[in-house]
Amino acid sequence: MIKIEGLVKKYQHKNAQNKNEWKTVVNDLNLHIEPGEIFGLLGPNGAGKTTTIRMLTMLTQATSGEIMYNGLNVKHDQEAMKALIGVVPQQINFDQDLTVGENMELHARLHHMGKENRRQRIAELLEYVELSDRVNDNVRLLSGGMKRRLLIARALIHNPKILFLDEPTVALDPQVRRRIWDLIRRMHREDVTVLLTTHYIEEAEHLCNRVAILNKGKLIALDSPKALCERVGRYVVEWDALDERDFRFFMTREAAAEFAATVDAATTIRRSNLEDVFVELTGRKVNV
Ligand SMILES: Nc1ncnc2c1ncn2[C@@H]1O[C@H](COP(=O)(O)OP(=O)(O)OP(=O)(O)O)[C@@H](O)[C@H]1O
Repeated sequence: MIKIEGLVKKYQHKNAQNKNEWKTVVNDLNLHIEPGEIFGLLGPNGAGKTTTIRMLTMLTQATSGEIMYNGLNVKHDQEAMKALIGVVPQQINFDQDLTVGENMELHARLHHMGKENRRQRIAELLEYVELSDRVNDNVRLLSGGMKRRLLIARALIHNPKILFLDEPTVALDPQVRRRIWDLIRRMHREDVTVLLTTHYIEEAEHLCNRVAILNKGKLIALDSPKALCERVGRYVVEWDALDERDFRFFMTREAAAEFAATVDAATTIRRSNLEDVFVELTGRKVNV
C-alpha cells in the first residue's frame, strides 16, 4: 500500500517584477494506492504529475507531507524503499556509449546484484521485453519503442514490488504504445503495483483501475475511469452550434436519443470518456 498524505511541493521562482516568490506545484495531495493496482495520475502539462512521481521516488524532497510504502516512511527508510521501487523516467537516460546488455549490467551492479544473479535476470528481462537479440547492440541503434521497453526492463532488474512510469508512451506511435500497454498489464498480472503518469486519456482508460485527475497541482477527481465517466453521464450528444461544438450528457442512450431528436442540427451520440470528465471539471482539454 502506498499512502500519500498532505503532500506539498513548492518551488521558488521569479515573478513578473523579478521578485522571488513561492509557487505551489503539488497542493495537499492525499492518495492511498492498493497493492496490485494500476493507478494513473492524469493531467495536462504542468499539472504536477512528474513532480509527484519525483517525490514518490525520492528524486526530490517534499516541502511537507508524508509518503509511506508498506509502513516504511520516505523520510527515514530510503534504502529499504529503494529496494521496493523501480522507476521508468520520462527522459531516456541510458549510457549512450554502452550496449543494451552493458546498460542492464551497470544497473544491476548499482543494485549490488551478484554475478550469476545479474546474468540470469538480465537474460530473463531482455526476453520479457523482446530485446534478447539486441543485447550486443549499442543503445543508440534502438528505435523509440525499443528504448522504452529497455527502460522498463532496466527498472525491473531488482524485482521491485512497485513500478513508477512517467509518461511511458509519450511520442510513440499507437502500435508501439499498445505493446507497452501489454507489457504493463503483464507486470500487473505478476503482482507489481503500477503507478503511471499520462496525459493520454486513452492510456488511462485502457490501463488504469483507478485514476487521479490533477489540475494545477490539486487533486480534482479520483475513481475508476468508468465511475468518473458515469459521474458526468454515460452518453454524450454532440452537435455543431454556431461557432463551436456543443454537447450534453445523459445517463441512458434512450434519453440521449430523445434529446438528439429535438436538436435542429446533425447530432452524434457517443459514450462519454475521461476527456469529457476533464473538460467538465476544468473547462479545458487534457492535451493542450
Ligand atoms: N525544478 C523546478 N523549479 C521550478 N519549477 C518547477 C520545477 N520543476 C517543475 N516546476 C514547475 O512545476 C509545475 C509542475 O510541473 P510537472 O513537470 O510536475 O508537471 P507535469 O504534470 O508532469 O507536466 P508534464 O506533462 O509537462 O511533464 C510546472 O509549472 C513546472 O514549471
